[in-house]
Amino acid sequence: MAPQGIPLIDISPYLNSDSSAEIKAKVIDQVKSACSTYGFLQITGHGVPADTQRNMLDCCKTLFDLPQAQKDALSLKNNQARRGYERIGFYIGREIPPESAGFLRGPNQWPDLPDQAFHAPVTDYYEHMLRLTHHLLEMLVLALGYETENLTTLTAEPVMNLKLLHYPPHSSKDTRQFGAGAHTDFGTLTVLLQQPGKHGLEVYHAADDEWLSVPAVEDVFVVNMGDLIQKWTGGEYSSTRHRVINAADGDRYSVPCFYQGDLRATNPFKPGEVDGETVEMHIRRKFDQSYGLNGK
Ligand SMILES: O=C(O)CCC(=O)C(=O)O
Ligand SMILES: [Fe+2]
Repeated sequence: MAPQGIPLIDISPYLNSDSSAEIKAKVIDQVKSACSTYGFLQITGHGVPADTQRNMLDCCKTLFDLPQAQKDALSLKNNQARRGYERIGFYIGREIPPESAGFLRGPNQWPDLPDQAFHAPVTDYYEHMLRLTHHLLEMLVLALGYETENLTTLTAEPVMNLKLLHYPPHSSKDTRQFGAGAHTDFGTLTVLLQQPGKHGLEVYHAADDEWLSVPAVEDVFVVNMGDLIQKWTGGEYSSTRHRVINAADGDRYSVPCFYQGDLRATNPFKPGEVDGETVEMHIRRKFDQSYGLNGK
């Protein structure tokens, strides 16, 4: 049977407080099925304004257009919380003052640009991602029969990072033009914004031994499960391999948002488990295995 492609789900009936429990349950069921079968879904009706999305992508161009020396000066190597520039992208997380910094927590490195050209739109986008990821997590927890209260610790002071990505044009000698090699995302959940029309993302569907293309469509976010949620759900939700083949003409910008969650949290799908591996332990283990290789 030919693969049908990654399901496209309108989540607005879930977000709408006037919706009946029945209508919400239908959306939750669709989400559950996509996460089990593919580990990926595409969403519309997510409530993130079109302007917020466009401005975020404009910020990518603004940032990567800066002179190389200016970007190098913002290297994430200078930053304890791994925020800032490296060859494959630019990381921005929750702004935490230096005196409260810790593992993956601390100040960002902001480029020297007017507030409206970068900091303000990125912060706006970040806040929208926080709301959206929390709604998605609710659906994922409800879908497996748990209460949303289980998310209280995970969502308290979540680690969540935006990675601004720039794939240069094919004419460039830079090897990044070829995209991103096959990988799984190691955190909890990823919400991906792609520049409309700049296709290239492919998802491996083991059942058919096939790579499914996921188009880059305006106002559609791609959501995927990370290794942590796969582990937490005993594989019920799968963290699926994906890759990017930069098929687009010219530059391609995209912004994955990696939600890890509060570092102190344990498995929200196993509320009774008190001494399980925390989010921090999981991330440290993944870093030890792959630090510097895929840079996440
Ligand atoms: O650029 C994309 O569309 C996806 C990037 C990705 O999968 C990642 O950075 O983990
Ligand atoms: Fe990824």
